Amino acid sequence: LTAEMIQKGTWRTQEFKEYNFNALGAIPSGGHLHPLLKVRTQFRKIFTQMGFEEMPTNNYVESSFWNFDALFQPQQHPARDAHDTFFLTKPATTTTGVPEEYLQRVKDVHQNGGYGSIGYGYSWKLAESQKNLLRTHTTAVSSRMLYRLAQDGFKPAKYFSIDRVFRNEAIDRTHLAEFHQVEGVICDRGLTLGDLIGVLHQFFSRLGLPKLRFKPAYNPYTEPSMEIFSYSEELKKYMEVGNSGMFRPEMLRPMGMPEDVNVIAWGLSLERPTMILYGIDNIRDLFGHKVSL
Ligand SMILES: COC[C@@H]1[C@H](c2ccc(C#Cc3ccccc3)cc2)[C@@H]2CN(C(=O)Nc3ccc(OC4CC4)cc3)C[C@@H](O)[C@@H](O)CN12
Repeated sequence: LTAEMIQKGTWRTQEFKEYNFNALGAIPSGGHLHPLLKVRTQFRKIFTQMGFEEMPTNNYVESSFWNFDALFQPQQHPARDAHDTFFLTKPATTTTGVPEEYLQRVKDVHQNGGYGSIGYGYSWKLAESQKNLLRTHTTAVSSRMLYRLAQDGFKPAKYFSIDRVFRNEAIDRTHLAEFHQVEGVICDRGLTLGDLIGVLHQFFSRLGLPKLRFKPAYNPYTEPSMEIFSYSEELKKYMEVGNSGMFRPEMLRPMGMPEDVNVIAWGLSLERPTMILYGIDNIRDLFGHKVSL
């Protein structure tokens, strides 16, 4: 029986079988949790079990100050160019609401150094730090949290974040202009590189990656920095699983963090582990315009 039959009245001359009221309807296919969200839950469980508190990452828009300047990333650094970063046009700038004396210490450490650093020797511009952007890393949230910790009177803290970050970069099969960054941060007196290596072993072995190797690396905001590699049994080779380091004094001291307090941190993405754990080889099957979270 079709709508056309009813409209044209042709149903009058048709033969129909008895309606079977006991027939069962088609079973609707149930929904599925998105793989990224399932792996995010896995990471949340690991961090929570390790005593970490989740940071508030619900602001995709960030000021250049917290995304770069507070992290001692110089204003002429290539990562700050529009070809790497999405800057907003409306509103293009924000008055960051950062206390004047902190702004002055950041300006001073960029220009003249301090705390054992010679600085960058350029003329730091307030206007540059006030440009709005889509955060390029959740380390921008870590810097806000560490500033608040230093100002409220330091106490040991363990924070984590898992949220979207945006890079104005060429996209390909495994890279999009945005991805989810996973970051862990530990702040305490007298932390060393050994503590960082130890906590990375703890974290990655809970991901099923007990064999780690480290390679010296560079980040503007951490010294020393290490790339993290783990041996993959199925790929029979070491693969890069993240980056890490100790936040520099040029970042922590202007915040008001006590001399003997160190901060160790590490980062990885959510997409890469998800693609490996779920055997997805094209990131667009996972995340992007075709698939919405
Ligand atoms: C621009 O893209 C950067 C992204 C992303 C990344 C890299 C570094 C950080 C960082 C940091 C950081 C450093 C110091 C202090 C604070 C944060 C965050 C994300 C991944 C980091 N990577 C990455 O996630 N790889 C990875 C992680 C886990 C994993 O587990 C599976 C269960 C088996 C497998 C793979 C490494 C590469 O994928 C790399 O090519 C891509 N990287």
